This record gives sequence, C-alpha cells and structure tokens, in this order.
Amino acid sequence: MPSNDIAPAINETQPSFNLDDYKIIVEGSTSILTPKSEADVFYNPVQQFNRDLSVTCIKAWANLYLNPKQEGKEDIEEPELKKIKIEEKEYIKKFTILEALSATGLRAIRYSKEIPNISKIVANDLLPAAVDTIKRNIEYNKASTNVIPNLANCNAVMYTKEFDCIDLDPYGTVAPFIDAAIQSIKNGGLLLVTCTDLQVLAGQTYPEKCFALYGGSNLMGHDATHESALRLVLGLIKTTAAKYGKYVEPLLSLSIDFYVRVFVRVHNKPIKVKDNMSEQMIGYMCHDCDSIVNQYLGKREERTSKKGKPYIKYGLSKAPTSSTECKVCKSGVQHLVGPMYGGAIHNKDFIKEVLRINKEEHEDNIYKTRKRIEGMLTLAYNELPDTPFYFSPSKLSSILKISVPSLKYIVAGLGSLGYECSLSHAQPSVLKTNADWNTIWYVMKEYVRMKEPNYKVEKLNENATGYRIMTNEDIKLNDSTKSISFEPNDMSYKIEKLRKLKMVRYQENPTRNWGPKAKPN
Ligand SMILES: C[S@@+](CC[C@H](N)C(=O)[O-])C[C@H]1O[C@@H](n2cnc3c(N)ncnc32)[C@H](O)[C@@H]1O
Ligand SMILES: [Zn+2]
Repeated sequence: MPSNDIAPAINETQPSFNLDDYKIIVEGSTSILTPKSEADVFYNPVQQFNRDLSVTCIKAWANLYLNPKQEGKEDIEEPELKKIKIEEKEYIKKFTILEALSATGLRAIRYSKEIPNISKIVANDLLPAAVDTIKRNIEYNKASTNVIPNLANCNAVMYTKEFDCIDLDPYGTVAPFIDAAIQSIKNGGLLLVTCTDLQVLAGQTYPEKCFALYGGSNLMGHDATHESALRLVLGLIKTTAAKYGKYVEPLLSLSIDFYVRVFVRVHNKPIKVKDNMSEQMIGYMCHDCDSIVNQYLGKREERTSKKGKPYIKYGLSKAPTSSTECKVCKSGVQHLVGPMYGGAIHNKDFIKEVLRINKEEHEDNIYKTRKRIEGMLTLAYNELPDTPFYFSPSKLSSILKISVPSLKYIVAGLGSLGYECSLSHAQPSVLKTNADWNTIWYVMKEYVRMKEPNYKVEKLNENATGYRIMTNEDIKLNDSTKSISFEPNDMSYKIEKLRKLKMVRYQENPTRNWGPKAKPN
C-alpha cells in the first residue's frame, strides 16, 4: 500500500550555476533555464496550451471537490483531515501533486506558483540530467519550499507513495504508467494524462500496437478516429482501475493538436465498477460508407423489486448488433473496432468551473493560450454527452459525389426528425448526433433529392458506394409519421449560434515543424 509521506530524494545545495551559461524561457509565472550550448532536456513551447489548461483544471478540481464553496459537496475522504474539520469547523484542505515525468520542472514550478493550497509537489524524472535541470529551475524560481526534485523511475514512486493529483506527460504512450498511477492516487483524486502517440492511437498503420497498448483498436481511417483515441485511453484507465475496485469518472477529454489529454477523477467505489462492462463497447465499422454500429459489452438495467425497491441488474448483452452486410451500402466488409469506453467523456459542471476560472481569474499575459482554452472548452461543453463519434458531411458528400452542403442544412434535417446535433471540439465541420447511421444517410439522400435537382445517380459507377447507397430502398425512416425538412429550426439555430461565436476554436499550426518533440540524446 503506498504511503502518504514524500521525502526529498536529494539535499538542497548552494546555487551552483552561472546565469550566463543559460538562456531563459518564460512561460506563465515561471522562467526556466536551458543551456545555451544546446538544450539537452525537454522543452516544447507548443505544449503551453497543455500546461495552461492543466493549471486551470487542477484549480477547478480543487474548487469543486476539495474545498467546495457550498456545503454538502463530495470531497476527498481523508481521516486525518476529517478530524480537523470536527474540531475547527473551518479549514482549507491542502493537497499533493506528483509530476511523474517532469523533464525541466517547468510544469511543477508553474503549478506551485499558480495553484493555491498545494502542500507538496514532487517533480520527478528518470534522468540525472533532467533532475539537475529541475533543481536549477526550482532554485532560480525560488520554488524550493514546496517543489521537491526527485530522481527515480516514476512507477517506483507511484507504487510506494500516495498523491491527490498525478500528472502523466510522457513521450508517446502513457500505457506503462497507468497501473502505478491508479494505485498511487487517493480517493477522489485527479489524474491528468497525455498521450502523444497519435500515430498508434488514431493512425492507420499500427492496429496491433494500439491493441497491445490500449486493449482495443481505433477507428482506422474514419473521421472520428480522434474521438476513438480518447475513448481508448479512457477505456485503458477504467479497466486498469476496475481491478482495484476503483471507478474512473471522466471530467474533460480533449483531442489537441498532436496529442490527447484526459482529466479524470478516481474513486474508491467498487459498486460503480460494476458499470464498467456496460460502458465498454466495440463497433462494427463499414469499410465503404463509414457507418458504425455500436455494441456495448454488457447489459445494465435499472429494475424495481416486488417490494418496490430499485436495483440494478447486470447481464450479458445481446449480440451481434450488426449483420455481416452493411445495411446502408451493402458492403460485405465491416471492421471490428474497440473495445473502448463508450460513455460520457466530459463532466459539464467541471467544464463550467474551468471556463469560469479561465475567464475571471486568468490574464492573457500569463495564460497566452487563454482564448483557445475558452474556444475549445466551449465546444466541449456543448458536445452531445452520450453519443460516441461524429460524422463529416464533407466525407459523406464525396461518397455521393455532391458538393458539400452547409452544416446548417444537415443539422436542420436531423433536427426536423427530432434528433439532436452538436459540433465536436476534436475536428472542425463535423457533427455529433444521436441519430443512427441509417438516419444520417437518409438525411443525406433526402438532401440530394430536395436540394440537388440536377443530380443523376446514373452517372455513378454501379459498383460505387454512392450508387449502392442512392439505390438502396431500405434507407428509410422507422417512423412513418415523421417528415423531413431542411428549413431552419431550433437545432440549426443553436448550432449556427455556436459557430458564429468569435472564438479561437481550432488550432492553426503555430510553428514550423511543430509536433511532439523527440527525446533528447
Ligand atoms: C515529455 S517529457 C515531460 C515534459 C514535461 N512534463 C513538461 O510539461 O514540459 C518526458 C520526460 O519523462 C522522463 N521519463 C521517461 N520515462 C520515465 C520514467 N519511467 N520515470 C520517470 N521519468 C521518465 C524523460 O526523461 C523526460 O524528461
Ligand atoms: Zn456501408
């Protein structure tokens, strides 16, 4: 069982550097020194968004769950602190952070300067050169009161010590660190996870590697592959935690530039672990038309006993949810994707608090990526919560060989049939919807019929996917009382309003050769 105490692994020493030997990089509240000769430890300026966002998220987590303003809100259970509460009534809970893979110490030092109520933060790295840099930067920033440099394999630290908050920001995949992190994190604690291996998590080349690391395969070649990357990472964290009776609650899950970043809360709640089976899913993804049919791996039913007591019945799910032939385009090739997490990937209350802090407490001169945080999180806040994946009208139009309709028409069409739509933070010009793929394609076909009077299906090759879809009479509505319209409606107004907000919603390439940085020699 990991213990609570965190001992400095090294002794404080006298200042041991000559400032002339270093160049100074300023980010947020913090200046870091990197050797003028050549930086041999890791600093990636493009990751400022990751660090600005993480500061804001840790503050939001502490406000909501650790030191909540209103009475009665859930908080971290810690017997010692509870005792103080009874005696003194009022106190502020302090918390510990582990930056497990710290490189320069920049992130840890920023946390210590920008986030209140941290009792200790351990800035850990495996490389002696990195830890020397961390020490130098702690000293230069006068952060030695609560930032402790530590030289160790982070798994060894996590298997032996407990923390309220753990940040994992590795090169590439986080997979080797999840088990230890889950064991180290305290009840109700916050786990922050980066994965930069999107070639594996969202690419088309390494399904076997993706399966080995994350226990599932991604939506190879599909527009929504970045959301499947998030769901694979969440699936890994959830199944790892389940073994230890811990339940993982996603707070915010973002696909950003060249990486994914998820913020989850980990609870010691074996009863909630029972939901894991019915939260995990596989999908049948059509090779030709992008349609996906989801299949949850377990059944969870809320029932009432004869005595009127509610209870939950868990069971096996009915399978398969799809036949070997795609119902939309009749292709015989359907790929199995997943298993991955199929539930909600964000918590709206959490995003609201992050947005509030970002707006009210942070300034542009320190938080250079503040505007982008506002844009991306506003999109995440407005995403449909429980509907995996999204589709791209542009991709579907290319299959039908039509010019791309304005998003508002497709949204209006789905809205007129009673379905909901939203945008996605993960990609511009895509739509999430609670309609199934049969209905999505029905809307596309109706759009062609009503808005493209000169369209001639005969011009398509008879073997083409578009031809098979346009001539498939089975693509129709289940409910014959409904009729479709592309006139503006509540749903299309809502989406258009969001699209017209003047916000930085998607990143443009900020520098030449941007992306994950290679390991230093
Ligand atoms: C991507 S960098 C971290 C960047 C840093 N978090 C930031 O925000 O600037 C990854 C770091 O992890 C360290 N590392 C790799 N494997 C490790 C392990 N098992 N334990 C501790 N540190 C490790 C590397 O030496 C490297 O400095
Ligand atoms: Zn198909």
